[in-house]
Amino acid sequence: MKSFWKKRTPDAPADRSGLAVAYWESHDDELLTASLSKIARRLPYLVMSALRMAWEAHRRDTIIALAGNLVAGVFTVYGLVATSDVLASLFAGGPTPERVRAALPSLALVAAAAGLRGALVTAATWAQARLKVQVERLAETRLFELTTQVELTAFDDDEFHNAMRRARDSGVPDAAGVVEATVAVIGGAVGVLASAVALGLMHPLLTPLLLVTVVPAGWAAVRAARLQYQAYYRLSAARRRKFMLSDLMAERLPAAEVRAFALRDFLLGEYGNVADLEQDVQLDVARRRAVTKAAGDLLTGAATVAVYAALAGLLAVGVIPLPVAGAAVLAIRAGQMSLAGLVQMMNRLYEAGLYFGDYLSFRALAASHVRQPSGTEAPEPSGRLTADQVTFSYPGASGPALTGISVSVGFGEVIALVGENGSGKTTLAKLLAGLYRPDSGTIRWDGADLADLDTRGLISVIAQDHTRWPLTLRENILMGRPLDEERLAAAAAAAGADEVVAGLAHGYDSLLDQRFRGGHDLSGGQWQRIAVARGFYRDAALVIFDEPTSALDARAEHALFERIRKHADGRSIVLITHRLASVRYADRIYVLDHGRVAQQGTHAELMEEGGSYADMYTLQAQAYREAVT
Ligand SMILES: Nc1ncnc2c1ncn2[C@@H]1O[C@H](COP(=O)(O)OP(=O)(O)OP(=O)(O)O)[C@@H](O)[C@H]1O
Repeated sequence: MKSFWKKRTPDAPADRSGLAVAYWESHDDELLTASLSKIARRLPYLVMSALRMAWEAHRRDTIIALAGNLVAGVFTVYGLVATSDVLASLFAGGPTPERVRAALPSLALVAAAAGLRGALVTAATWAQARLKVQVERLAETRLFELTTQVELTAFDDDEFHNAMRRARDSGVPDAAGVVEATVAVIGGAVGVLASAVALGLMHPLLTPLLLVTVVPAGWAAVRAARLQYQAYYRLSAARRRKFMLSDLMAERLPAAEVRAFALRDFLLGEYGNVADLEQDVQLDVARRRAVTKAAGDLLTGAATVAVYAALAGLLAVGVIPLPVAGAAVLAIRAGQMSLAGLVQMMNRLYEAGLYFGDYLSFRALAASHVRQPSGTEAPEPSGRLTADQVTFSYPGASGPALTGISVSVGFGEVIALVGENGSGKTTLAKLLAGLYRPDSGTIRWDGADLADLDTRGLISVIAQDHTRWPLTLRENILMGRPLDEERLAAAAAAAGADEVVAGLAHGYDSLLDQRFRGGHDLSGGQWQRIAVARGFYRDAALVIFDEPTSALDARAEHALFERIRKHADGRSIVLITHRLASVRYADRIYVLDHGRVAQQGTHAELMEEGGSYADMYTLQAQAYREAVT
């Protein structure tokens, strides 16, 4: 089998396909080369973070889980020492019935210790199970609290997506995993300590012998966990691409185009490439883990033989008496079992810690993308929203999408942004809405910097690529706002969505998702009417319409532009459209070209000035006249 582990660089061809390394094969090597000790040093921080989460999720369950395991360990020592007493009584001289009778009190203590230990372990296990569910929920909630707040630019960054995928898929479940493993490690460590203490009490030389058996198993477990994690880390981007391809092949929305464009073979081929890579890596890991485990088992076996040989030697030279040797064998067995459990749990802790580390890193990354609102309320809109010399580049883009843009919209005004595809209209609209922040220049609302204002509810955006929310029609318009029947009816009527409502058997209660029972789908234009109604329902001072009529029929388009023309009930409007006949009545028109304002003025001024606006307008008008005649 080919090894995936040799480093591939973007210039080196991938040996599997002969193609250059695809974007979904690339990865950040930093973590993969991090030393074991470096990762181990991070464990205490991870454990503390997980325990803090457990504490936050449910204090009582955290206490029961931790204390239950600790106290159970104490009873284990007690049981082992009492066992030694039982054996000492049984191996003592005298008639057998007397020896058995003498052993009975110690035997009763052994039984009591075992019973109490069992009860404690049961209580701790139950608490752990409850804790798992609660920690997982808390971890997920904290994650979504951040992902719904981060600046939009974060979603333009591939590393952000990789980190989010890792945090969501493995980080969240492993937050609970770290808590679980920490509790189990504490329990296991107490068990091992119990055996070590019991052995130490029998003879000081016996304790180091027990510890000799842990080293090989521990090494093998940690190495195996690291191999698995490295594979997982390397496959982050590939796995995202696989999810994306499986959605394309198995989801309803792209199903029609997959058939219409005969994309089946292409998609299956792409899927095969990613699946091949994933399979190669996973098979390679499976082989390496098996080899590691075999080596660990072999060394553990050798260490165990050495321990028993040493014990026999101590017995032979009379350093320890026979009853103590018998109890020591039991304690070593118990210790080894605890050790095996401890190693397994350390391994689990290490493994879960790696993924939980990703979760914490992602939270830190996401938090760094959260803009802290200053809490300053936006002033009553009496003045202007002004962009002054605004420049903006998307992350990783080769050049700016906007350069030195200055535009303004006054209260109750309608301004229009026009220009060719890719000229920067949508980008500018997103900056005006406060969704992106300019790299340089300022956007001010009545003189205050938009970046410092809490503009929630003041700006409404009807996006070009609006979301088709899988909710009821009413919820699609309200989007979390309190219900005001009158306003709902007015918004729906303004957008022509009332006709959509009237056409559905369940009206506003219709579920707009055909993947669920009783769900409906709408036409593109009907969806657009709902999106526009959503924009009208929010009583925002500034409404941005980004191509609101691209899917509307002629009558609906005319009606909407008429409403916008009447200044949409005193709101300020930023209108983006390619239908130039509809922007004739705008108070000001900005013509964008390659991210700059090429022209500005009223329709009449721009027509008189000549240039690209006049050319585009004339072209459209001419095409329409030709079509009519
Ligand atoms: N998320 C993004 N990341 C990187 N570049 C982007 C992103 N969105 C847009 N761009 C680029 O920014 C430039 C301006 O795009 P924008 O969407 O603002 O144009 P537009 O004028 O609205 O175009 P259209 O008329 O096609 O809607 C284009 O070159 C586009 O490729």
